[in-house]
Amino acid sequence: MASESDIPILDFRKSKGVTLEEGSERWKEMSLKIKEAFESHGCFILRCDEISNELREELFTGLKSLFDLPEETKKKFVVPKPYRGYISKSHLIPHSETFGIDNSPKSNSSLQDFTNLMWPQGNPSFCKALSSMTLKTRELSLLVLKMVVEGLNLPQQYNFDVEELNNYNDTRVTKYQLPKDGKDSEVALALHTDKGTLGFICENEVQGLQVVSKTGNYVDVKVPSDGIVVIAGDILKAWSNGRFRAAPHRVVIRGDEERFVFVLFAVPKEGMVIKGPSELVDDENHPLRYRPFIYDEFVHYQHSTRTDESALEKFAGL
Ligand SMILES: O=C(O)CCC(=O)C(=O)O
Ligand SMILES: [Fe+2]
Repeated sequence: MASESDIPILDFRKSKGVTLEEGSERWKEMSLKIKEAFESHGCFILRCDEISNELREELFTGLKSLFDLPEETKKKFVVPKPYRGYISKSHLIPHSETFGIDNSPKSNSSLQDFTNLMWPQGNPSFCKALSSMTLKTRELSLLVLKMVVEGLNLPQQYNFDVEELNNYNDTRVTKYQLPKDGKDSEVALALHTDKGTLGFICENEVQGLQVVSKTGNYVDVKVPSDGIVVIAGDILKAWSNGRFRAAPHRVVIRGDEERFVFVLFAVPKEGMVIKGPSELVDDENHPLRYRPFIYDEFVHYQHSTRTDESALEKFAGL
């Protein structure tokens, strides 16, 4: 029997004969599984062919050399937005260094600008790997969101809504330090929920992600080498009128191998009012949980008040 510590693994691999043509029976079955995973766990593990071993290798080789660059070079990457740019040794993330890169909706030019800033002589293979990861996860994100519409049995018109929820994407790359002072393990990223719509986490086979189950237990997420973790954020939770969980998660580092991750956050269109489908609201079982709100105002609230626990409930809860 499946227990709450079994994070569902959903297999999208064409190489294993999985075909997910929009509207087909298999598409509908998978959509239901995604819905159930977001309801019970707020996350799932996705296996797919799109992110090949070669691509992962190029990406993680590039990431290692990125974080090996001199501190003065890394510090050149400044972005005047919350949680973006190069962040290192901050009180929020004392055990990791991270780059938060903003991508404009329709181009990958900011990834190119980022690579050129870090390597003025260029680093085309890294730029290609980073762009390819971003593009592929962004496509997977739209696919997952369309399946959410199907899984929740909503009219097709909501496909426009989810496109807006997936309008913009932020790429984050992080290197976690090894536990210090002889400790066996260390919390390297504190417990939080992601503030956007969806997060796609791709790691270099060094495990460390933990999610909090419905009953409040920490569960280690064991990711297969070709797996990506898909986590619902606060926006998807609000849009689904609280039917989905935004899985609280943290990172615990153990052992002697460094963890590198690539994360793509899908975030709503600027100025989008987050107001879920009326079909998901009924007075008896599912009363309206959140007032309509603007995503950017939520992020601003969260960042300026440094509220993490229950930020969504405090900001928009009814
Ligand atoms: O390293 C990970 O697995 C998680 C990263 C994460 O949760 C984040 O960047 O928001
Ligand atoms: Fe996160």
